[in-house]
Amino acid sequence: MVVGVLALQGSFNEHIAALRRLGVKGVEIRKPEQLDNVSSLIIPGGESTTMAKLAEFHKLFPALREFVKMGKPVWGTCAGLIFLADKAVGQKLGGQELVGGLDCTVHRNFFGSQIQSFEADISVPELASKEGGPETFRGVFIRAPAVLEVGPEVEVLADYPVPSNKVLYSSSTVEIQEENSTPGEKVIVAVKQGNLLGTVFHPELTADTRWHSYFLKMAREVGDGASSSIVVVGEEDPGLNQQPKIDLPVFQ
Ligand SMILES: NC(=O)CC[C@H](N)C(=O)O
Repeated sequence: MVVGVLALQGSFNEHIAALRRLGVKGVEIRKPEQLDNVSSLIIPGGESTTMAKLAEFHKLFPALREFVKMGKPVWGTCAGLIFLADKAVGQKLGGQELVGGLDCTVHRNFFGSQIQSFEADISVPELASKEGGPETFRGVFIRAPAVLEVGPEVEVLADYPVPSNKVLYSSSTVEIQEENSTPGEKVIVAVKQGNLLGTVFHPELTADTRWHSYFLKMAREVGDGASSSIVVVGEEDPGLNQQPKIDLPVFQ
């Protein structure tokens, strides 16, 4: 068995490359039946509405929901996190289908449009305590969502100060209001609930593989016969993922 990476759209190649740097094989998932061959899944960033349309076209939603329900580890990055959320606000007219399972509300484009994308060092105490290394992680925020509210089962792994003049969420209504944020206010940018992991930023676009190894540990803990569920590259069926993958532009 191997780690599946949903490969409908977005940064799936970069995730596969990051897994490869850790000696683990990532397998592209495009069809429901392919989920039977993996025991954990990464849903990459990209554009969640487009990804949802493609997932619907390929009839993936029931299989993805079942995968989550079975307690198999799933990590959503950015659009992938939106997919996993129980509720999303700031969606395009008509909304979009979600996989759900992660008890939280996300705002789809909380940090603004493409040109408002940014990088910032975020404090990651839980990651550093499990994976070592610096107390901060270089967050690449691309049209990034934010987690606005979480349920009681959700562990907050990282948060980030709300930039001033940002769109804030009013929890009393389900409306979005334009207002100045209170200084010191923060939004959540990384969460864990059981075997579900979510990050609003893109660890696969950095050279720091700690989030990937953190997720692999979650996958190993769940996997029956642990080590057999994660295949080290080189020991794998040569038929899978033959095409050469270019190693991404990595930001140090
Ligand atoms: N980089 C990303 O995945 C951006 C996600 C985007 N905000 C969306 O709605 O899908």
